[in-house]
Amino acid sequence: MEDSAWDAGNAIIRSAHLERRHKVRPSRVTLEQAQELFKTCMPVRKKEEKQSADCLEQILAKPVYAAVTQPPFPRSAMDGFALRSRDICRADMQHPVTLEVTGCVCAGQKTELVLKPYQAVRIMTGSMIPEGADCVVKQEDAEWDERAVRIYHNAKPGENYCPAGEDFSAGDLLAEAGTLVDSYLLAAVTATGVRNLTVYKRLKAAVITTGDELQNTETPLQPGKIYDANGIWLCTRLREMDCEVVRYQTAGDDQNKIADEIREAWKEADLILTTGGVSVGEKDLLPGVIENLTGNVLFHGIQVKPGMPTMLSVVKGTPVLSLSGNPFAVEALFEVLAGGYLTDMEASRYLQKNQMKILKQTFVKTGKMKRIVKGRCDESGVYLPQIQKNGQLKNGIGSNCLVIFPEGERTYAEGEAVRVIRI
Ligand SMILES: Nc1nc2c(c(=O)[nH]1)N[C@H]1C(S)=C(S)[C@@H](COP(=O)(O)OP(=O)(O)OC[C@H]3O[C@@H](n4cnc5c(N)ncnc54)[C@H](O)[C@@H]3O)O[C@H]1N2
Ligand code: MOO
Repeated sequence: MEDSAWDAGNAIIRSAHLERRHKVRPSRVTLEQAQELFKTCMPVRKKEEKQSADCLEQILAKPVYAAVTQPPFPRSAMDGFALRSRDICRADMQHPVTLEVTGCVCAGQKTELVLKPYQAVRIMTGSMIPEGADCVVKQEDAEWDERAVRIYHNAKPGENYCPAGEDFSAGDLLAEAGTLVDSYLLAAVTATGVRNLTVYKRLKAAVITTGDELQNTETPLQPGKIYDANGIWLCTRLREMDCEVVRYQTAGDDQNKIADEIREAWKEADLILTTGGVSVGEKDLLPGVIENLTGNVLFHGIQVKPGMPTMLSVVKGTPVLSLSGNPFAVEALFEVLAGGYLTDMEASRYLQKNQMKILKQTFVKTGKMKRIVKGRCDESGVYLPQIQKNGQLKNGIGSNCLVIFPEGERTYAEGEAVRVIRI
């Protein structure tokens, strides 16, 4: 981690300790400071070179250049006859032109035939076009036997003729670093003869959900309990963002168990995510656990709703992002902190650009703090679910963006431009 981030983090912690001693509420960082601190404590992404088919869904760390020209030779787009267009320029249904057939070429064959005036070569789709021919007449416009062909169509130069390099030439840039490796990219790079790709190594993440109320779905719901929605969300969202989830555990409200889980996660994870237990209640154990593990707290508290009590620490060199328990606090803060970092290097699909969108309805923003809400946007603007509570999950179904409203209470009118982050 860079010194500046440590200094910034330590300054925040010092002031937080002072404030606590004087029984004043500790200062919270701004959302922008939290984003910066998160990025600086994350490891530099490592690269790996491996067989292209094994790189699916990873992100290119090096550009890919074509090794061979595609198609490598001029080829026919139709089954028919390769010929010289000037020989048949007056041909039509009433006045066919007869040419001598000098041979036949099928796909996969090399031909050394050279066409002379008023000659044609029988040719199949994908075959090498003989020298001298500048077009192919499809067989539906011809009548033929082994020695001669009657052409009923005045094909133009280049008709059904795919020149060498029509797709790409050796040395052409096929894909920039930052492109997501998908099946289309794999088809194109394989056609160039490229066998290996260099991609960013998948980041290894561990997820620890906390809270005695959590239960898995294997048993019927017990009184006072809820199912662990945050765990599945984090695990699947991490996978969507090209991370490997190396560990996922629920640790209850047991200080020792949470600490043990963090110790286990250290062994393999580049990033540890915890949920719940970061606020001020009796069972909000994460700050104490991190202190006992002698972790460095970079911030505890962000000037934003939801996710105000979010905490970031570094324990034995591994960043631990402790998200507050409310599902939407988990989702929103993960997206704006980790999501931005994880998708930074991916140029196309996840690009987390701030966009301005037109609000399609009135929104009454209460509270002084910056506010993040779920939304669904399209070309015309952004729509917001009617009810936005931090514990709600149903309104997340079908949402595709977050809308960030600045500090201050005010009513936003339909038609106003608002800041949107695509997710
Ligand atoms: N007296 C105060 N109380 C609270 C404050 C405060 O400033 N003073 N802050 C509130 C805010 S804001 C938030 S946010 C919450 C955050 O608390 P925690 O991060 O400690 O989270 P929990 O209390 O553990 O859980 C909050 C909520 O979310 C549910 N939850 C937790 N884990 C999961 C999960 N894995 N899946 C689904 N739902 C989960 C949990 O049951 C709670 O309902 O504190 C306020 N309190
Ligand atoms: O910060 Mo809490 O997530 O507002 O509800």
